[in-house]
Amino acid sequence: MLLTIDCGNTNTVFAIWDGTEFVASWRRATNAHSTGDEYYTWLRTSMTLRSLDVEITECIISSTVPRVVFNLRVLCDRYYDTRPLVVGKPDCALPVAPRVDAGTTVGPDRLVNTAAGFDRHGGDLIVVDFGTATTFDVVDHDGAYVGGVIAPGVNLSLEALHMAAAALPHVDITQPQRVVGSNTVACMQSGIFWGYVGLIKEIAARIKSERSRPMKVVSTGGLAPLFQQADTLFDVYEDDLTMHGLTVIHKHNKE
Ligand SMILES: Nc1ncnc2c1ncn2[C@@H]1O[C@H](COP(=O)(O)OP(=O)(O)O)[C@@H](O)[C@H]1O
Ligand SMILES: CC(C)(COP(=O)(O)O)[C@@H](O)C(=O)NCCC(=O)O
Ligand SMILES: [K+]
Repeated sequence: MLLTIDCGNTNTVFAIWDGTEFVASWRRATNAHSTGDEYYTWLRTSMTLRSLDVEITECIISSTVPRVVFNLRVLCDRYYDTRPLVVGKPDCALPVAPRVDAGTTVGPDRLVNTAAGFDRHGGDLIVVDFGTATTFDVVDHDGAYVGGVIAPGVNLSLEALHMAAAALPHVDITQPQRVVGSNTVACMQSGIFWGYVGLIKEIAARIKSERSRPMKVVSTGGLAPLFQQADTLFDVYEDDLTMHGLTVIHKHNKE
């Protein structure tokens, strides 16, 4: 079975793919200090808790945090006796090569989302991923990643307000009932929520107009549905997009 690992700046998701479907997935905080031994013990326990007894024979990793990759490689090598594919490394082929400025390193998560989006929807896509940062990945008609937009993540924006201003508390994101907040928390939630709705609309519209063609907007990441309920911002929401992309890239490398 294939172990897929998607490491973001905040969380790392591990999932097991049996060739047809994901049989389980687990999420933990990203920590560059976690060792291969720790990952293995935690995964073993997590599998036992679900009465899962599967043999992991292959592994693919996407990591936006380069330092984490070393310990994930140790996990694969020491405990599963397999050399992982690492997205973005020269020995991991992509279905379609990105077209960006020479010398640019594209976030592996964006390459994975591109492969997943193209596999499911074909080309001319905008993939919006709500993570630590909110990324817009533009996928050309032939499936190539051609660039996009990086905006501060929703929680990062809320945290920045709290960190920088002594009188602003830590608040969670939610859709405020009204735009005009009548207390501090409501004001902050309004700024982030409605500001974000505007950001998504404006960026998607400008990408479409810059490229002079209709494009499908695909969203992923836990916060996408919250924004979609306020306005029609996306054509489709796919919770498992990044994990699907890892299976697409793995398959491409095995063919
Ligand atoms: N369903 C959700 N509801 C609220 N917050 C969420 C949800 N899913 C993720 N988050 C938050 O969004 C932020 C980004 O998380 P995540 O998507 O795991 O980022 P990354 O992929 O960059 O590690 C984190 O602060 C996380 O706690
Ligand atoms: C933009 C990102 C920080 C998003 O990471 P995430 O929110 O998933 O943790 C990541 O894709 C990245 O480090 N990119 C490198 C620069 C680029 O993609 O152009
Ligand atoms: K992201």
